[in-house]
Amino acid sequence: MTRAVVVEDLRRVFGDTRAVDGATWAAETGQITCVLGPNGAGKTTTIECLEGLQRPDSGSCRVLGVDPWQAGADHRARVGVMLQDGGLPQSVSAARLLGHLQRLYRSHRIDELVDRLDITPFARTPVRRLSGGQRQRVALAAALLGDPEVAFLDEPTAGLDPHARLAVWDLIRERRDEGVALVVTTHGFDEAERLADRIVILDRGTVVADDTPAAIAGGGRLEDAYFALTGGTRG
Ligand SMILES: Nc1ncnc2c1ncn2[C@@H]1O[C@H](COP(=O)(O)OP(=O)(O)OP(=O)(O)O)[C@@H](O)[C@H]1O
Repeated sequence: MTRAVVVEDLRRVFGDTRAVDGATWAAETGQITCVLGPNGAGKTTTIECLEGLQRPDSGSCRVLGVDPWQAGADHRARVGVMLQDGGLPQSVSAARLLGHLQRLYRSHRIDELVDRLDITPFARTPVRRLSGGQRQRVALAAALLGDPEVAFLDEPTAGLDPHARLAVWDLIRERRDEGVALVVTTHGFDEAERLADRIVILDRGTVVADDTPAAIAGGGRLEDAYFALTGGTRG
């Protein structure tokens, strides 16, 4: 296995806020790495550095051996990105958007993705009129359409109904089995337990755990380990 994603002593500061404060972790090809952490822990900032959308203040990011901030179009075609708010153009329909990406990537996977994510019923509706869950499904299809070697999925099942969640989990696992490195941010313990080969837990910009789900849970529940590691109080 190779390290498709490497984060080394990464720092990103906004004024007085150390959003990412010296984090080091990696994600392997053919594995699902789930990144967990409380609101404001630095997950999205880290992922956006890895996507080349933000420039680290210090430390380094490497994706497929390349610095994402410097990367060109060739590199970007090898990386799938699903942003937290969907990041989709609002006035076009899913059919038009995915058709455009299909031509761009010369992809053969559009029918499979549309079918698996049950996009057909709303394929002709403008993105701005879609429900949150429908938009999530289109954003995931867009991220996976180009057959990426690495995919960054920021809360891919947030707001999805139970059927759609299962469909998304199956798709993510299949891509893993095809050798894709998937980095998935989530707030769901069940999601992390079911999906992750490896879990990275961030808290206040630093890595407080980086191991298999079983090792982090230590024979107990992942949820309990998470609360102990992130200093939260439980209701
Ligand atoms: N552009 C910015 N300007 C100022 N502060 C920012 C900016 N982006 C992020 N931050 C701050 O950095 C910290 C980390 O934010 P980030 O979005 O990375 O957290 P997160 O772990 O993704 O949280 P969530 O679970 O809520 O999505 C937060 O305190 C946030 O307010």
